[in-house]
Amino acid sequence: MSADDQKRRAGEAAAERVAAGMIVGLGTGSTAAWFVKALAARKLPDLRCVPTSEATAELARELGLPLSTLEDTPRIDLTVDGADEVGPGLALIKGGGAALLREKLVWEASARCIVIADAAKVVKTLGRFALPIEVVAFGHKTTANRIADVLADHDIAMPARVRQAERGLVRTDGGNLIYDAACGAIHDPARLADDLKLITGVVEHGLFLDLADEAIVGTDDGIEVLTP
Ligand SMILES: O=C(CO)[C@H](O)[C@H](O)COP(=O)(O)O
Repeated sequence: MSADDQKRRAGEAAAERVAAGMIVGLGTGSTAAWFVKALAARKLPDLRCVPTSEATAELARELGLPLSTLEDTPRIDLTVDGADEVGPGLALIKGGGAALLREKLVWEASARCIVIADAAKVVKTLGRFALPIEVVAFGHKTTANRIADVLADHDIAMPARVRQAERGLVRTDGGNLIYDAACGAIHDPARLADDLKLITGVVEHGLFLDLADEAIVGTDDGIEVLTP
């Protein structure tokens, strides 16, 4: 079974957790897209959906899901989103799709958060996937130097690299840049999260700690449900 089939299974199982009338946060990425499609197919009445990116908003609109914003619906019942890594205690790395800031805002406004993933995303130690860090464009090279200092303090020798696309630097929906930090292994995610947040110019990082209530992992046999 392919990773995409596993993502579909996880997304479809998560869509079953949604009830009529809920305010639902819609994640970003290929796994979250399976959730959005499965949710739309259920045609539940009176949903309001808060997308975490322009890409997800477009997909949800095409599928006829009623959209709202965090401004209009600041309290969300349930958010379902993908992840790049799912570690012990459901500590996550997110932001591979460059939507980490909006994602974290929506997750933190949610009464419940479910992360959905294929089996390969589950790891014993976070850090194999490069950690995305969202940085304001103004003075970003200076900010990158300060990020490198913090990483070195965490025994991570490799400086973070700015994310490039074919036509230049990747810009987030908010117009910021993404730096990816190839950490290898993150031994103290909470301390790294705190240290990165203290850097002026860092808008947000992709460590999602103590936010996921449940993980639904698609496997070759079905799904596996993990709790923190
Ligand atoms: O955090 C994210 C976007 O910012 C995604 O949820 C994450 O990158 C996983 O993506 P995919 O489901 O395509 O593997």
